[in-house]
Amino acid sequence: MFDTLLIVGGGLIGSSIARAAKANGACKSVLIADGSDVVCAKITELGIADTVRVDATKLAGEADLVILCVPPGQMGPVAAAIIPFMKAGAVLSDVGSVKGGVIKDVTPYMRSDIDFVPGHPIAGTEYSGPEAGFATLFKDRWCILTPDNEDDAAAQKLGEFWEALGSKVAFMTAERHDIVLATTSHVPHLIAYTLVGTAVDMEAVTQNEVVKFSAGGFRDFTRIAASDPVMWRDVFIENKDAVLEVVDRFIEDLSALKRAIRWEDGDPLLEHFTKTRDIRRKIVDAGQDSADADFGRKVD
Ligand SMILES: NC(=O)c1ccc[n+]([C@@H]2O[C@H](COP(=O)([O-])OP(=O)(O)OC[C@H]3O[C@@H](n4cnc5c(N)ncnc54)[C@H](O)[C@@H]3O)[C@@H](O)[C@H]2O)c1
Ligand SMILES: O=C(O)C(=O)C[C@]1(C(=O)O)C=C[C@@H](O)C=C1
Repeated sequence: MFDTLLIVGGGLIGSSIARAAKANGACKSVLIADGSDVVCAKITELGIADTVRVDATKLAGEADLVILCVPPGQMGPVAAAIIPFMKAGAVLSDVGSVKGGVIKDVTPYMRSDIDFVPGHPIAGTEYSGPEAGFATLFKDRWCILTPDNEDDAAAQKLGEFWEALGSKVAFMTAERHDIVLATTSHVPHLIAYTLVGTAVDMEAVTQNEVVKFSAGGFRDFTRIAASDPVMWRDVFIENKDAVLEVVDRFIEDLSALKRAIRWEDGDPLLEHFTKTRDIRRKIVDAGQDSADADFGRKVD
């Protein structure tokens, strides 16, 4: 498939790709570059890469596949730095949670003898850094690829790489990806960040009481709201248009529920909650989640 893989950014996602690629024999050697020497030292200690360096430009020329696993706002600057050093015929990809913004940031630096196939594994946790990664993170999870042309050899080859890591692969346009993920991932994170902030700020409830009496539902929100601040700042800014569109609809729907509660109008509430329970059941039936809170979590 790809002989040499270079991962730039060896945190949760980058280190998980390294582990999964090695565990599944998806490439012959794995190189990791990370801008932080502390992260590089940790990756070396964990023994998950054949070569580890701070400077990605020193490794870029050796790789057949380069995957950018840095925060969304760093994709452009990292692409600008490494593309001039990449091998002709190599494939460049990324794992950014936003596609349109990342493509816009990377495209100005592209070369005609390199293929850019943007990607996004729909798998992750609220933890960051190389210690948080694990080899089975992508197993049975979707990986969405948004190339210009899904029939291109590079796009097909990258799809096979993700399948070797255990993922199911889907192709779509970047625009479609961004509105879908705004709905299923970005706005849910925004709501969690808002709700946890509101609970902590509530005058009548001290922070200790929030922690002490936290119910299961609220605890689920705190897990999401513990996600990496840098990554999520970048996600909201890079996917601004789609996020704002979904937020507008959310506010309308929230207002409708608020009105039903104010007027003690039970029917629309019942109808709404029945509809949302059906969606949860469909997700569980499709094997995308389970009642087990540890489903898809780190086990190694
Ligand atoms: N966390 C998730 O659940 C998740 C899921 C799917 C995709 N993603 C995407 O994956 C990417 C990485 O997220 P993560 O959760 O692995 O983050 P992370 O914080 O765990 O890792 C990012 C790593 O990139 C390094 N880095 C930052 N800027 C750099 C630069 N300019 N040059 C070199 N290294 C640099 C950091 O030192 C860090 O080790 C993001 O683009 C994110 O949108 C995240
Ligand atoms: O499971 C989680 O903790 C996640 O937030 C993972 C999650 C998601 O929203 O599902 C977060 C961001 C990604 O880009 C992909 C996956």
